[in-house]
Amino acid sequence: MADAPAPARRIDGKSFAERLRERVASAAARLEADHGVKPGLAVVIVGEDPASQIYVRNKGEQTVAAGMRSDTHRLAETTTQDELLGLIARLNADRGIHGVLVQMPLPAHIDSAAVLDAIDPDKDVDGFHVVNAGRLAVGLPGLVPCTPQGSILLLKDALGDLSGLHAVVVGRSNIVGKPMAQLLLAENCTVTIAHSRTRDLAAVCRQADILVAAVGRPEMIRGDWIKPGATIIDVGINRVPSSDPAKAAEGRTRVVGDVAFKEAEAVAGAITPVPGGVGPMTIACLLANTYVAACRAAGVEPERLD
Ligand SMILES: NC(=O)C1=CN([C@@H]2O[C@H](COP(=O)(O)OP(=O)(O)OC[C@H]3O[C@@H](n4cnc5c(N)ncnc54)[C@H](OP(=O)(O)O)[C@@H]3O)[C@@H](O)[C@H]2O)C=CC1
Ligand SMILES: Nc1nc(=O)c2c([nH]1)NC[C@@H]1CN(c3ccc(C(=O)N[C@@H](CCC(=O)O)C(=O)O)cc3)C=[N+]21
Ligand SMILES: [Mg+2]
Repeated sequence: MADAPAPARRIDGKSFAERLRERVASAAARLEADHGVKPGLAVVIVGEDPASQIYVRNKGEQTVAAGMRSDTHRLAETTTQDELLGLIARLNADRGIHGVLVQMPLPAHIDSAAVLDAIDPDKDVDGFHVVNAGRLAVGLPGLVPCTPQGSILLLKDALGDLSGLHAVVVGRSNIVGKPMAQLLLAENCTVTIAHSRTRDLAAVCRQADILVAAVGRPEMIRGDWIKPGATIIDVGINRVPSSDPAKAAEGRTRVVGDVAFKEAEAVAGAITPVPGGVGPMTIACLLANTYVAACRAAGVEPERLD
């Protein structure tokens, strides 16, 4: 009888992100020592969403640990769009701030597109501004969205050259799916973008050498949707009730991805876990973008971080 294939290798985003943050920290220290510039990141959060509060706290702590300035602006849920635009204008004009991030989602009474449009594209460390989306699409240097950038770093570390591989991206949001597809294309992958209207999603996924799940539906992608040996990047961050019914009854939760991990692990060649996969890379790439933005503002060539 044939042996069952070995389980997939786990791609350790947490430790990769730690090493990337260390490289950012030493590059930032040299920028400050040689040019007197300390990179500064401003994070703006409107309202009290508990998950957002956790990410914002992690970002603030890791920014300071990388030797950068971190300013967090916590605004009330009732903040008006004009008040928020006023703060962005002040941050755009602040020479000590090189990166501005407005945590999404924003309350319903605020027009997110107008807010993103107001951020100086050269301080847009999320890479969400239309100018940065356009630069990415035409291959000009800009600021690249953090989650897709972190996912590419993990893929290149796992696979080396991505040329010619068939990548399937499930999800077409402006902040994850679309920029992920652009970056894979720039790495010479053959790219398929799938979404909620895709017919026979399982069959499309089965073609993937690289499968990127950015859907926001807990464990939607099953083991039998995966080509044996494929590399899986699970971007999903979904909070679900604890698997222990007693704890679930107390309202305890756990975080799962968009991929059914145990099933996928038995088929894939390599896979990112959730947590400990793409999430930590997002924050590390945010710090890298802040460093790059500070270098450009100072007219200094950024050091390579890879
Ligand atoms: N790890 C990290 O750092 C980050 C993680 N995330 C996580 O990534 C996930 C995706 O985020 P985001 O891109 O912002 O989400 P969005 O909700 O903006 O987009 C989800 C995409 O998935 C598609 N989709 C929804 N349901 C299905 C379905 N049944 N079959 C196929 N496609 C479907 C949607 O299609 P359509 O366009 O047709 O509606 C849409 O394109 C979330 O879990 C989020 O929490 C997000 C940012 C950072
Ligand atoms: N303007 C803006 N930019 C963002 O980049 C942005 C945003 N808004 N809104 C929310 C999403 C989500 N996001 C995450 C960042 C880090 C982790 C992360 O570090 N996750 C850890 C811990 C997960 C946990 O236990 O909660 C992990 O996956 O291991 C997750 C998710 C950034 N986002
Ligand atoms: Mg991002």
